[in-house]
Amino acid sequence: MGLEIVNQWRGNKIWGREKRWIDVRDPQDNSLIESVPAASAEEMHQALEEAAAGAGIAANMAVHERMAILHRAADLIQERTETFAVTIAREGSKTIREARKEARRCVDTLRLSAEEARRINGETISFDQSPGSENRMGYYGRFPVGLIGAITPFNDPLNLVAHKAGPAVAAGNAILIKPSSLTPLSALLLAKTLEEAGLPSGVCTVVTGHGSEVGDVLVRDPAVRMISFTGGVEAGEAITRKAGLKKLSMELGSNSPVIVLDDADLEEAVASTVSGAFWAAGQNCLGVQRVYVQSGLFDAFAEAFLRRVRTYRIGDKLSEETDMGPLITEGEALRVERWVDEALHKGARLLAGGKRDGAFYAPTVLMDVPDHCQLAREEIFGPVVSLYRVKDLDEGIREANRSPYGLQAGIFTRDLEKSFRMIREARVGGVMVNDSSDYRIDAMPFGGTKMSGLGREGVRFAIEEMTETKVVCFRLRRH
Ligand SMILES: NC(=O)c1ccc[n+]([C@@H]2O[C@H](COP(=O)([O-])OP(=O)(O)OC[C@H]3O[C@@H](n4cnc5c(N)ncnc54)[C@H](O)[C@@H]3O)[C@@H](O)[C@H]2O)c1
Ligand SMILES: O=C[C@H](O)CS(=O)(=O)O
Repeated sequence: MGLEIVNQWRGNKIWGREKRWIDVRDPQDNSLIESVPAASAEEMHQALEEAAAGAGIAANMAVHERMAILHRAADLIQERTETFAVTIAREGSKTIREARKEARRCVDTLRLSAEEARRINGETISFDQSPGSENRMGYYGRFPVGLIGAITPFNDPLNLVAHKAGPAVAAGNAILIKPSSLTPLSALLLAKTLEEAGLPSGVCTVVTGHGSEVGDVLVRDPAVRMISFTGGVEAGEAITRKAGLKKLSMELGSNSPVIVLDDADLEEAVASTVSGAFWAAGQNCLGVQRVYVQSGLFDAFAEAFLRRVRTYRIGDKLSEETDMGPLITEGEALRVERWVDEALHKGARLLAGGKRDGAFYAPTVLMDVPDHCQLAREEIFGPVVSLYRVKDLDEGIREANRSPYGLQAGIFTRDLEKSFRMIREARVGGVMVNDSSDYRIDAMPFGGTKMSGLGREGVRFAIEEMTETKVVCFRLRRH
């Protein structure tokens, strides 16, 4: 896919002046894929004006029209899975196999959005609950908020955009999307496909540009009634401060924990935590970053874990053989290297990896990571996992909760009572029992506590956030 997507695409308003462009480069060799407009603040204002008009169009679309467009777009993406997968893989860090899975999930997300469009209902209300109100009846319903501003991250450049565009369209909203300037092509392709599926111009607009510049305009504009942000905590907090009185959906970071108890299925726990740690080179908000293994199983777990990590093939993202690609930039790989070096300098032990080659960073396993280093406190967002030995579930839960984040957690055990203790006591948005923290389906409620965010995505739950409740009461005339 070349420049043609940028030049030929009119319907969804690709905004940008002739001379300002953002080069989209393949992180594994820094080759130029194509350039997209770097919209100015003024161009974002223009786009917002048109998108505000699109909100009126969207609100008047019948449910069956929204459903048909979403299903048609899902059909088109399904037919073009390889095109979408190659786009995801080339502009981002995913291997082609990981990218195909994301493209297939995007199809599911759009189909779920189509189905949920018919379920945006309310309830009748018995107003005659007090004397004098016998002649009243009514109901409440859910109505579109209007224009939604969406800002999305680099790591799932297609499906996380679909998790905003799909529910927004299903609920009768217009949406203006500012994708990551590192991976904007998948968002452009998605919006183009929605237009090809029949979505009227102005209902889904993509504006490419730098977050701190055009994102600011988007966040502050009073015509935007909701900000749906997915990204890091720092940007999320900045947006929250600037947004003013708007609905906010914040899907932020985490440093997800998994607890493995003595009675766990060892092979299952190892396979799941290795995959959860190194999927997308660890650039996954749900990625397994901390594994707390009960002491009776620790040595066997660590040995099996390292044996599996050593089988990982790092290399060309587009090769079917590759298990893990690069980080999104060499700068990110250098940051990960610095964090690992800090931990080692402060007493951590290196069990595997710890080597960087350009934007590639080997799958890395540490233990004895001290509390007073960034790797222990922050979100690494890279292929680094820390193993910890714990005495029992009490210590595991205590340590898992000792984080400013709370997105999802995992626990491996055969003991139902211990599973329910984890479910009750883990301060997260989701607990995966006998699965790692990174398990997600697109229909489930998704979001975090503490610094991991506000609100929930997952199609039906995003629609709840993207609609307002309106109550109607009829005062019946006496005859
Ligand atoms: N919870 C989730 O669902 C989820 C999913 C994916 C990624 N993430 C998080 O996203 C982060 C990685 O993605 P990233 O590096 O693209 O995040 P990021 O915060 O650097 O950027 C995310 C988006 O925000 C924009 N942006 C940055 N600063 C902004 C500002 N001041 N105002 C407006 N927009 C701004 C960027 O241009 C980009 O489009 C990680 O922290 C990861 O955990 C969370
Ligand atoms: O990076 C965070 C994503 O939301 C996780 S998933 O790809 O949606 O499972």
